[in-house]
Amino acid sequence: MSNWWWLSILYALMYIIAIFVGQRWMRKQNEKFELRGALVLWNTILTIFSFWGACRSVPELIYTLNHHGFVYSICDPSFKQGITGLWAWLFMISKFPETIDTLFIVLRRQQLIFLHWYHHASVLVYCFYSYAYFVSTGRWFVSMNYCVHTLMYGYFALRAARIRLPRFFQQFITLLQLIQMIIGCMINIAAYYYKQQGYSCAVSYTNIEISLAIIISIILFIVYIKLKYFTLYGSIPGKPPQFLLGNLLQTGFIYGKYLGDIVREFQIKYGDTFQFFAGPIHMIFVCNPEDVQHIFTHRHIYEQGNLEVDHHRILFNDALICNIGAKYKRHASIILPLFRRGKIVNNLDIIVDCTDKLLDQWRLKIDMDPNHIHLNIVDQCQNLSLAIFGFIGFDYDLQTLEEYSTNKKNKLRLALSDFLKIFLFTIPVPTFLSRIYLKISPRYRHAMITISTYLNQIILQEQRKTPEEIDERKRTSLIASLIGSLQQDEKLEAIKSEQEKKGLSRREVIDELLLFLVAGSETTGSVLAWFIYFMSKNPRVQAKIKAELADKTQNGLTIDQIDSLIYLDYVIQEVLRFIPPVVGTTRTLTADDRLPTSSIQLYKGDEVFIPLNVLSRDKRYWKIDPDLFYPERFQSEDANHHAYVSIPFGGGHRQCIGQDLARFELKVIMTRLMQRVTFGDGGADVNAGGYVQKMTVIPKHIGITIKFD
Ligand code: HEM
Repeated sequence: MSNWWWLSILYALMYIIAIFVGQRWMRKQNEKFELRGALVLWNTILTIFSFWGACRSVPELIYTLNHHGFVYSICDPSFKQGITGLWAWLFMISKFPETIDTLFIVLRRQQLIFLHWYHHASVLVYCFYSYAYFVSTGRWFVSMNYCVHTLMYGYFALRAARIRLPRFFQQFITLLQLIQMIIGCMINIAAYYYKQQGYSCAVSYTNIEISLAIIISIILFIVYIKLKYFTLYGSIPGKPPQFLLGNLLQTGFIYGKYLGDIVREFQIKYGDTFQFFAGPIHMIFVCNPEDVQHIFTHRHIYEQGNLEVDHHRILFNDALICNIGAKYKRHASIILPLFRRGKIVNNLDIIVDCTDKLLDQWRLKIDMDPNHIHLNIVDQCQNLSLAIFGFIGFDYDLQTLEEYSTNKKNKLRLALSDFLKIFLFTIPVPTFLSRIYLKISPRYRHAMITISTYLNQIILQEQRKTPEEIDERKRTSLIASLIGSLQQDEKLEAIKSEQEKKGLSRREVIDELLLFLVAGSETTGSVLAWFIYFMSKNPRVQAKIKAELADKTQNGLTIDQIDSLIYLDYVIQEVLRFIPPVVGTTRTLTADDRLPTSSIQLYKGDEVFIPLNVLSRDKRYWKIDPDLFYPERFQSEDANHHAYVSIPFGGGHRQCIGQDLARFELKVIMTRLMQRVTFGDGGADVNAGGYVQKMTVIPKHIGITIKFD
């Protein structure tokens, strides 16, 4: 026996691999297996087996305690003989079939927690190892485990048979399992002590150490993680979270379900304020506009969310979005002035030129195939928005629009796309793990090298200009302003207090540029893609935009003409209301506070999440059905809607700094597109809408026709 106990390690490894393979396979299946009858049967068999085992081993333990005492019970391996020996052997062997309950979990597509398989695998190996050396403490472990398993499998069998038992029964079994582990620890400590005292105890130090390590790790793991991260806080309603995954698996978020739908389901079930666990991240969702207004207008209590700060910091440590207090003010004083509308409107020609370039590419395609269905609209919109941002923000040609004609993916776009995927992945993961992941991920490293190369070229191009030129352009150009703000002596600035610091370090400038690349292009590109989608589905709206354009923009395109397009403003407002590209934003409390409308008490350090997409579709706050795409609502019944139900750019002191730029850019692009083309529905198969949750929300299926007018 002692020769082959290690085979259990092999089995444990195969068991773990089989779980992951099985789960993958099940995800591809259309249906899960019900297996209720088999589950009842299986648990009943294990209950009977455990009960029988308990009947055979517990009397021996009691007899030993009565006749030989406690020390003998843990130090003498005599229980390996006779009938108790057989049941000790069966106990070890039963660790194989016990793993079958994992099979049920996988086949029934139930949630499988780490602790479940960790416990099965570690206990299996430990039991084989202990049996091989027939350790004397086994007498206690075998007896206790048979007893607890009798109750546990009995409970599982009844539950599988849909026989309801009081909730405390489940808690009672959990408690018994914990007690069993605590007694297990005490037995080991006692065995260790008696060995030290010179008793001949048939258990090795190694065995005691392994056993203690397993038991303590399980206990600590359960208690600490569960209490700290995965328990509903206070009296705020919410779905009890699962271990490690919080509400992510239960709600289908992990499988790509749109967060907007999940939040709406929670709102119906739990009301306007509820808890949500994005993995270990605990948040309080606030869906009442009065409460949201309170949050956004009390900046001394509600500061930039820790979620934004911590997770963005992993990617761009020094950028504006991650800063609060004096550092935020230093960055904001340099950056914010450049995003005011007065500075932005100078870029009209750039936006028109880039849009025309895209239109030319579409024309070439249509010349070859007039009925061509365009399936890569999202990519094209992102490319257009990135190209425009390159010129406006950096005076740099990022050449993303060339992708279409050269048929080669733009390197920067690819790198940004990887970068964003990794960013999304890290959101529900604890920051220290995310950092480790980024350190070892070749994909991330590769993306960062490409992006940094671009950013350094952008900086270099700007630095080639004379100081006079940079000085001259500082008031109108974002990149010139950033370069102009570069600290002359970084080392000197680094030792100053934050209040005394002036300008930005090179690292800070690079992080800001990266933030702008991400925040400035993906968002606008998504809105544009949604606009095209809605136009393809609403010929009436499209015709009305065109009529307004024909009326107001006959001679070229000027700022005044753009400003006079009122109906187009409603359309943009409606696109942003119907599907705000950023699903929500967060704030962290710097002091205790009570929400005025829901009367929910919040505490310092709580993280609130404001779901922008839920507010803008809440039927209570709109007179015309909010699930209807209807731009005219802003001119009629819904003209006086609550100010905080449609806030696609967030609110308060940390609202989006790029909103004027985004609105202007979108309006000019849409004007130009509507002056030249009509979008048509490519058919139900390809133009079915739906949502993909990336950093922004983009249309899942978009397939349109384009006709030049
Ligand atoms: C349609 C396009 C856009 C949408 C829907 C959008 C939406 C948002 C939202 C919801 C926030 C969070 C606000 C809050 O917490 O209250 C935000 C923040 C931010 N956005 Fe935008 N955004 C857009 C375009 C842009 C553009 C073009 C830029 C330009 C670079 C930009 C830069 C930023 C920055 C830097 C922040 C962080 C502000 C801070 O932390 O103080 N965004 N955006």
